[in-house]
Amino acid sequence: MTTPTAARPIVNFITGNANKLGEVKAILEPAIQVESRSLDLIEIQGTLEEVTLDKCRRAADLIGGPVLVEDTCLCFNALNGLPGPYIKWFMKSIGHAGLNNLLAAYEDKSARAVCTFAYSAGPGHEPILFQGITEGKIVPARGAGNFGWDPVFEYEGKTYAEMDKAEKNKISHRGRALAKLQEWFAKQMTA
Ligand SMILES: O=P(O)(O)OP(=O)(O)OP(=O)(O)OC[C@H]1O[C@@H](n2cnc3c(O)ncnc32)[C@H](O)[C@@H]1O
Ligand SMILES: [Mg+2]
Repeated sequence: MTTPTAARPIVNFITGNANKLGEVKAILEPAIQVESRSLDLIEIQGTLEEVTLDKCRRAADLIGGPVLVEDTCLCFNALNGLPGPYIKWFMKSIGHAGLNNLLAAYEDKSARAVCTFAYSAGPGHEPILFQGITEGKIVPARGAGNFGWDPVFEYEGKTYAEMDKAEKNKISHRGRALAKLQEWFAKQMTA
């Protein structure tokens, strides 16, 4: 594990989600080398920032070094931001059709996908947050994607699942958050 001052930064991305890891690698490499530990960390209840900060501190303590973590929220505007950080459990229990049904009583189907990365230089170091948001809407499932709620999140006429990976990464919540992270790492290198 190397700190961002090394010639080629290395991040240790702690996640239990192989699809996330695939996208993070596709976006950051080769400029930033991505290593990973597959850990499903405990997530507290709270705002997305609180959830991600806590997850990052836990990961840093567990690994004993620099870590990157990420938390993804899917927020329905008609529901004041819910399911938000609890989207994983909603997806597991009610699936794509259930997510659509949650909005059946509302005309407003708009939703925002929010990705929050947290980077910590190690135990005791306060994490830094990088957030990306993509505004879209919830639609009946379309597309062949096998990543979470990709088939029901539509952005400019296409669901995430109907886009190829490069297309999704260019406009996605994750791509936007990682653009900020890349900028921060680039600044560290020249500091
Ligand atoms: O170990 P971590 O990194 O926490 O991985 P996770 O799968 O538990 O992920 P989250 O806690 O962030 O929960 C987010 C949920 O949203 C799903 N998800 C995350 N990013 C997504 C994306 O870009 N497209 C579709 N679904 C996504 C993911 O599969 C989860 O069900
Ligand atoms: Mg999780």
